[in-house]
Amino acid sequence: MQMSQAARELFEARFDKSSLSSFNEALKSGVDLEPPKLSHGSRRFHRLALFSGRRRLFFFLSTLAQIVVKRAFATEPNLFSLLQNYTRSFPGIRARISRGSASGPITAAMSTMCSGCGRRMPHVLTVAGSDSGAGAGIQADIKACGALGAYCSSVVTAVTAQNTVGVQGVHPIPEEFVEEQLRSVLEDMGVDVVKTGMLPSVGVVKVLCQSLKKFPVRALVVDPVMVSTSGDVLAESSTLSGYRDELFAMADIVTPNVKEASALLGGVPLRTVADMYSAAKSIHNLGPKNVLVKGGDLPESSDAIDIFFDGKKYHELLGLRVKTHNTHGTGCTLASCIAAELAKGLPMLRAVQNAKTFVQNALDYSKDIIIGNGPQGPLDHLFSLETHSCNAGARSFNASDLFLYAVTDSTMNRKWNRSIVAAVKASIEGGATIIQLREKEAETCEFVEAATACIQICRSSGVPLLINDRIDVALACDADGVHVGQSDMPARIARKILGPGKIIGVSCKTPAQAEQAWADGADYIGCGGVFPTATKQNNTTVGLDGLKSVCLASKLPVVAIGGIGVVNARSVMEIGVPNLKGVAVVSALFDRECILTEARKLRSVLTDSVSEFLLR
Ligand SMILES: Nc1ncnc2c1ncn2[C@@H]1O[C@H](COP(=O)(O)OP(=O)(O)OP(=O)(O)O)[C@@H](O)[C@H]1O
Ligand SMILES: Cc1ncc(CO)c(N)n1
Repeated sequence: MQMSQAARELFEARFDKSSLSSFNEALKSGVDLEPPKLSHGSRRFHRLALFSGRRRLFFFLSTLAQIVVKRAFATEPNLFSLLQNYTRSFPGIRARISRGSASGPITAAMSTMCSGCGRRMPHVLTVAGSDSGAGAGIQADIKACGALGAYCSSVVTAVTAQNTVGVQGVHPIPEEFVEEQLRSVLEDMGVDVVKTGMLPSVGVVKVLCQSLKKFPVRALVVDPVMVSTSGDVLAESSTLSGYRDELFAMADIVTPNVKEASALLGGVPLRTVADMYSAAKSIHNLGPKNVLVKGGDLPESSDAIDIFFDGKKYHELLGLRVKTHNTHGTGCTLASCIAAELAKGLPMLRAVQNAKTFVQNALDYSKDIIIGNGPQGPLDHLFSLETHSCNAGARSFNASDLFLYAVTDSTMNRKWNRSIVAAVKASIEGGATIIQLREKEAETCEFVEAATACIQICRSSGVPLLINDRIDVALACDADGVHVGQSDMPARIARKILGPGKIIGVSCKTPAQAEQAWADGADYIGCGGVFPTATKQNNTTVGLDGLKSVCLASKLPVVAIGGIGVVNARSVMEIGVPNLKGVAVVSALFDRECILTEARKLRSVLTDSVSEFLLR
């Protein structure tokens, strides 16, 4: 749902001196506020100034917005987070916004900014039933949103006595009390997205519709829960008419499983993927903006296929079916994750894709856990806390280490008749900020010996040293970490072997691989080959566009790799995505006569391109 015109005007009217100063305070102190969105069509405009020391560099927001578009931030709708990323990435640069007086096409509408100064979280309200077993319902929703970084408030519609065997009892909450809970939360707490689960009666559906009309939110995700995984009924059949008559028309997305889709369509059988396509279209005709028909329960399907339909285009979302009994609550989890991603500002299809990836990762991680004695266990929504809490005690990995990343190559060292140790020494002297030893042909004993010598040099200069692929060598010489490719040891296992204190990097070519690396507990990703290179023949290149889309999708810092050198490093950094932290080079340093000179040249190109971007 869109913010109403009246609400928008109210917010714009509140975009006054005091909200400006709290915005500026937030920028200064580095705390996160819900970012203001760029909105078109406003009559006012605001001036943005960037300060470097005492120097003040003025931009009009409209100009910045053009840069934003030109520099490929078109998909980054949040000017605020952009500014924060820049002010954080480049200490010494401060940003400030003040009010202008002329008319301009673009303004920072402070629509979602809270009135005080502080950190505002993406906020999902779940309106659903309680599952005493905590695999589904309210409990799953809170955990899923938490895992994805969203705050989750809850309006309980029913209390169920439920475990891994089935549902033993259902106790609906009186409609008036559901209404009271809704008012309490919606009136006060700045909800971004509402997600619905078990709505036990048509009366509750009506109460919800009325409340949402009174307190509009940015988006509504409807999971039309009818029956539990165990086959127990969770909603009166009259609820279906409530969905069809009123709630669906307000929904941004509806997410039925095949049984629910069938029930919503009067009992038409859904047996094949083709049936799911036509069900998605028929449900779309009932009023929601988007439909996701989930195929987790599709009989005889070896994949977990979901069909997404936005009214014009279909997307077949494929997932590998995880072999596990722990699938209780996957539907609630998926819908909550969609809501969390929408609350964070993602577009619908991206939100759905991310949600599906999360469910798949959670299923995979939880496939062997044993909770309860029944046939359908819960999943561990907080699996990433486990992988990431490992990192808590780690040698703190600093993403700025990725600025000039030197990757050694034994063939090149032989060609130029120098030792690994000499090569590493020269690159550090020239300004390399992290070293990776990539010695594909070296004998193990020779490799350990060289790595041990390099570690001493790196430690004395404060430069981290990673080993490519060879976890055994990294352990043997107590390196700072490893870098693994897609066909090497999976990062999740590498993390288990190496423990929390080591850095792990993963080579990724796609957003899905980047998401996996994050879920596996990696610290950074290397994305490439950006350009063709002789170092890795038959390596498909992703180009600058591919690099950009991986950076935008990655929750981890990124270093670009592949065919990068003095002549093209600037074009790489100029894609201007905040989490692109630097370039990794092989030939540009090690296939040159003087490593020291080349490293210095590269470092100065990188420094110039970053500061030029800020001055433009
Ligand atoms: N075994 C599995 N492996 C991978 N993905 C799965 C598996 N089972 C379900 N999924 C995915 O989980 C998501 C939820 O779908 P599902 O059809 O299980 O929902 P649901 O029946 O509403 O769940 P529940 O009633 O258990 O909450 C979908 O994206 C689906 O493809
Ligand atoms: C409370 C509740 N909501 C939803 C489901 C669907 O999985 C369930 N089993 N229990």
